[in-house]
Amino acid sequence: MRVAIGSDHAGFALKTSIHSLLVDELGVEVVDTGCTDCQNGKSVDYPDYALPVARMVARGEVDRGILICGTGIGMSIAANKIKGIRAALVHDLFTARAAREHNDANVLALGGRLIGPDIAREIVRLFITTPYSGGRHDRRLDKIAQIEQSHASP
Ligand SMILES: O=C(CO)[C@H](O)[C@H](O)[C@H](O)COP(=O)(O)O
Repeated sequence: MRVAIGSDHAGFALKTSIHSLLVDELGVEVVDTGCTDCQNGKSVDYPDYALPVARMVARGEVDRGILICGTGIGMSIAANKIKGIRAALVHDLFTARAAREHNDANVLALGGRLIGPDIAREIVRLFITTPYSGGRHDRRLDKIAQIEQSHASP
């Protein structure tokens, strides 16, 4: 599996922690799109990091994406602007599992200022390993895809 990860300054420390989990424990190939120069607190803008990850997922260049900002809110809003992206903002294990089983979420958004590294790693583990359940959920995802097609403009 290939996973793209990105963060702003508020998510940089958690991105570093998650990177090692993905590579060393889960055997995932990671594409880190930055930020790379914000370890000393340099302030950057989260949409600049959401876009490349969301594009890579939408184009099928990676299987999933993980985005981290202070709350995860800005990253999830920005990623969900890209057609085909189902970004889920997750803070706990229940929604991590549901995001995959029910929503087939292809991008995970985390809040680096809200959750600690231990729970974040468990969330990421579930996001990577939990399959989509299909069945009745297909109907709902089809309807989301129809919204994308027919309501591109308000
Ligand atoms: O949480 C965020 C947006 O939803 C982002 O992480 C931003 O980092 C946050 O808004 C930045 O705040 P800062 O005071 O500029 O560090």
